Amino acid sequence: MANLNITIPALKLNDGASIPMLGYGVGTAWGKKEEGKVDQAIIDGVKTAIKLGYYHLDGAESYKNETELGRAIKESGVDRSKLFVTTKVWEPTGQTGDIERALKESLKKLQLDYVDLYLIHSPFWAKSEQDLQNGWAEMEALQKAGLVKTIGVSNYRPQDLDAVLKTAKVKPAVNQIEFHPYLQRLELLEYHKKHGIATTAYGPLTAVTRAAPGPVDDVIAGLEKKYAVSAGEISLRWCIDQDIVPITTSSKEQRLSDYLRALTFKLNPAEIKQINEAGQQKHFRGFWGKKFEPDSRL
Ligand SMILES: NC(=O)C1=CN([C@@H]2O[C@H](COP(=O)(O)OP(=O)(O)OC[C@H]3O[C@@H](n4cnc5c(N)ncnc54)[C@H](OP(=O)(O)O)[C@@H]3O)[C@@H](O)[C@H]2O)C=CC1
Ligand SMILES: O=CCc1c[nH]c2ccccc12
Repeated sequence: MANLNITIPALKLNDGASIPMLGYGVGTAWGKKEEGKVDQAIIDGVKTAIKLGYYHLDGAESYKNETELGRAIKESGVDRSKLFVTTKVWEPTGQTGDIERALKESLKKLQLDYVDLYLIHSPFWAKSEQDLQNGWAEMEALQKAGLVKTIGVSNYRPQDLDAVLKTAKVKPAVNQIEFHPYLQRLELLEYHKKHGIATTAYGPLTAVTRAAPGPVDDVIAGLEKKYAVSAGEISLRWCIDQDIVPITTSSKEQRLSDYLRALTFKLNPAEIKQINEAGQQKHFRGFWGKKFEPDSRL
């Protein structure tokens, strides 16, 4: 197993905080159907990731494993201040106080007194623009109270962000979205850039895993050879070189260790363009498909 002893570089956010440029997700590999009993395999998996240097941990209320994430953090022995912990509120009802209650419950399970990043998991619970605006106002209050350092959203489209920005006192710092060569979100990325919103990317390996085979395969194979890394590492680097923070995961230590090689090389602009052009020949969305209809590319 590679022991690269790498410190993951960070991206500056619009509120002055810094987010590590590679995250470890506890949703897809480790999500549970019910909170139920504590699963030691999840605790061990997260501790392995932390041991390898993954200090950016991406959790959520809906993954039903914040207790395990919290125990892994505690047992890792890593100083809290060195970790970047994200969690997400699932579907608020629109009632004032809902998000605060969810956050307090999350903090209890995580055994933390703050999270670095708190996200609204999706816009799809909201019945109106006003719901989105009220939800965001609650997030602002939680930041002001010091319970969260940075506030953001996930799966928001330009129209959702428009609604939020109409009344926001604090702009979202982050929008966590599905992003990979077969879902490039050009309009949304332009919007993020214009408003100083950082993009974090879930599903970054999609083109070389769940959506393979496809038109990027040959380009990626050439780059694998050139940089002596795997297709996964090219996929992660393709995000990082566009200032997009990939959130990956694996239940396997070897893969997690290998992914760190994504921090040891850089793609040049022509190589990024080659992946972009090949990727645009196919469309694939792995998550939330129906919710994004009628325009799944948004
Ligand atoms: N905000 C949101 O709505 C969403 C957020 N997320 C967050 O993002 C995180 C990462 O998302 P995810 O889509 O899993 O990210 P990735 O695209 O990085 O995929 C990681 C998954 O791919 C598998 N994998 C890795 N290498 C290979 C390979 N060579 N062949 C086959 N399978 C492989 C891993 O399985 P293995 O364990 O076998 O290595 C793992 O399950 C989640 O855990 C969650 O925290 C995810 C989805 C939605
Ligand atoms: O965040 C990703 C999608 C998602 C929403 N809820 C769950 C629960 C368990 C795994 C993934 C997800």
